[in-house]
Amino acid sequence: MPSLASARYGKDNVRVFKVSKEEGGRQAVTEMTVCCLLEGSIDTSYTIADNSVVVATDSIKNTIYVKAKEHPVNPPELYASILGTHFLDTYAHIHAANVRVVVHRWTRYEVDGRPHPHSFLRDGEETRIVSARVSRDEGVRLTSGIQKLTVLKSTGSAFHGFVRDEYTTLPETWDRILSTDVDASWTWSFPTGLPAVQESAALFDGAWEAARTITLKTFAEDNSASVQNTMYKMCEQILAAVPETQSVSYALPNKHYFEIDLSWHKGLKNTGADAEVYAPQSGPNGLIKCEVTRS
Ligand SMILES: O=c1[nH]c(=O)c2[nH]c(=O)[nH]c2[nH]1
Repeated sequence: MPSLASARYGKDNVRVFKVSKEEGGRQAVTEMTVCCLLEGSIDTSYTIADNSVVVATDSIKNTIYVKAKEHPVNPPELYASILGTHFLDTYAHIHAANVRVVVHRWTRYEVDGRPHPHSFLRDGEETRIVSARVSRDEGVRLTSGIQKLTVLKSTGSAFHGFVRDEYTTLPETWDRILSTDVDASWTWSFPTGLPAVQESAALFDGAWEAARTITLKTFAEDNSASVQNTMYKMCEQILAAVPETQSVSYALPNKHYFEIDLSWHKGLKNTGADAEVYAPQSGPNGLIKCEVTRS
């Protein structure tokens, strides 16, 4: 006898753009992509075609727009918590809302040396991510993060001392290129409900800023022994810098840049200390993950 083991539904890829008109004619903009999936006493919609328990995904999309108009969309942690809480407050049979907000970059740019009041540029594919699970059992549970922050260092990275056996072909290296697309996230220990999130709203931007700065500075300055060790150092520092975080995670692809032996052409030296021209690889790539929590 089959039974519905789990179910959630909603609207994904809802693109929202908000203009905030500030004093003196200055404007600020936020572009985000929102996903909102609901859980609750909705099994009968799957099992016996009972649509009376279904808040249409079209209505969920409309709610995303209305809440963006009625409330601040910054910080995204606050907006996601407000949106998720709305569904529990409004529909007694909905027990949890899972909201994911992806914030895209629009950075104000300068004209004639001055920040322009209403013009912005897309400086990279990096996104700021927030996941809020709002449930009757556990209140608001938040995860914040950074994704698609692509970085590269042309030296200051080594990898040696690893297992050598009959499967090993990789030479040890004391100087290599290191590149990755940073996927970093951190969970918050404090919130139990929307009021706690509202009280803490000022923390979220600071934490994002600290995580981003620590990631970039450590990536640049660490004399990296491995991706594993460098990412662990990043986690330690973020936990120290933001006491309200409970855990920090990274998932880092190791985007390989291979040396090319060009000695076949007139004895050209292009390996080891002479390496200048490399072949960027699109795959396969390493993928190194970790989560560091407070003990
Ligand atoms: O930093 C690294 N960690 C590894 O686990 C690994 N494995 C590998 O082939 N290269 C690297 N680099």
